[in-house]
Amino acid sequence: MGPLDVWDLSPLLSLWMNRFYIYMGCALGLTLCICVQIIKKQVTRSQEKRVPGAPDSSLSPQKKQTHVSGVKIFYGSQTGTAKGFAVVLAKAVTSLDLPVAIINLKEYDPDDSLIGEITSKTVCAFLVATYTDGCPTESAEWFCKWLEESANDFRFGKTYLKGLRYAVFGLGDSAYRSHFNKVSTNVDKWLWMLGAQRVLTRGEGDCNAVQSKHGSIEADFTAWKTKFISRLQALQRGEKKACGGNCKRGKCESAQHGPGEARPHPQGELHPGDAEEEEPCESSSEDELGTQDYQSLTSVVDVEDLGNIMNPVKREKREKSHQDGKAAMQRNPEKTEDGEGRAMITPALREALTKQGYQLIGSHSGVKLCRWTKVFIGFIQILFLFSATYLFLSIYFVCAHMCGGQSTAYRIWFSLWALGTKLSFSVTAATWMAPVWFSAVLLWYTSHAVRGSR
Ligand SMILES: Cc1cc2nc3c(=O)[nH]c(=O)nc-3n(C[C@H](O)[C@H](O)[C@H](O)COP(=O)(O)O)c2cc1C
Repeated sequence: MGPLDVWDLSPLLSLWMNRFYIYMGCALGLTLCICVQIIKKQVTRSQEKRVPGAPDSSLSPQKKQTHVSGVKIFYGSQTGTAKGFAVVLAKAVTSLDLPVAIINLKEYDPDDSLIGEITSKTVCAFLVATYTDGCPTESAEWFCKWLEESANDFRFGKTYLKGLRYAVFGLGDSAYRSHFNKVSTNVDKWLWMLGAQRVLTRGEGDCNAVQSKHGSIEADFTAWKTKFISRLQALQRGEKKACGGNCKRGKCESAQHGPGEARPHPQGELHPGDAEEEEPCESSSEDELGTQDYQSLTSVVDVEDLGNIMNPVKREKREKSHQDGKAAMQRNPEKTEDGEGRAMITPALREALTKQGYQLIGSHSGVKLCRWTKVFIGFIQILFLFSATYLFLSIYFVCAHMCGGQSTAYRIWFSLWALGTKLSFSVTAATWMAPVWFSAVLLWYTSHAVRGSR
């Protein structure tokens, strides 16, 4: 009696006989699964672009006139003040019958989502605190890093965030003099540099009650909040400019202002107290630079002029990296004095990137694998595990056979080995379905390429 006689393999045999139908079914199932996934993703993405609960603009002609679909309040807080302000602001916004979302900057990926705020007609409010040396809170670190890099990266261009409406309120302490409210100043500046539209002049909250414009940081915030709400109402009515649209080169020429009043500089160089002097003024880099300057910035550049344009940029970058180097030297003298290159990934950035799901490679690069690639790698790993097991089984079987072993263990191993052989044949046969697999993979890849190309 042969070892195979012990086992009833008829169900497996019938499976083998009908293998082509099985392959066909599997391939069809997989293709359908991928299609459903793609459709689901598209639907979710289009829903994400709308603020939750926002009216569907396609429903009626009246709703098509929606100027503000909702408000997103982003906060970067360490001890909770900014978060508390976000809740208060959200309550005030709700009274305007507008959907509102409060978002911790820690949980927000600007790379994926910020551009979506433009199409969704959202107004974004940023409430950000400043900490030691003018640094952002840990939760806002990645957001600020991304914003700074994008604003200074010529590939993003001056219109990357064109149409994004935003307002910034900063939390700080004027006792920190030169670093007072630095984060809010920078966030305001970087958003502006990327072409976003400032709907209200930046507000500054000062913990230093003596210096605070309204007597306390809470009062500073309340004053800014009142302006923000009335600006929102105006935006809801479809009013584009609060100051009659005469803003040019950072100076508002409307009748409300006398000449010589302090204005927000495009670079955001406001001095403590300046911000609150402003009337709400909608502006973007395009507005403030003036059409001609703006066109010269964005239009096609003669290759010969490119050097002239890039030289100051390069010089600025060199100076910046020189300053950064100096700062690093102060922070970590042993390292730089040794002549060792400054690490491009700081510990904080490393942590932020790891949290974002990046795998860091070496000192200055990282990758983020998409879910499907991870699934694919997992699949390959399982396949490898099976192959290795099968190989060991084969070795064992050959050895046992050579030793003439006919024990129960031998018979079990033999059956497993025989099953493995059948399976491996099945896998080979499955490749006959290559065209179907290929189209499924192509479908998957195209959907990813579309997602990636924005
Ligand atoms: C250790 C420490 C450092 C700070 N550094 C600055 C600073 O450099 N510039 C500034 O404007 N405010 C600074 N502040 C003030 C905070 O920004 C202010 O307290 C703010 O309200 C904190 O907001 P939060 O509670 O949302 O974190 C600092 C506060 C602390 C406790």
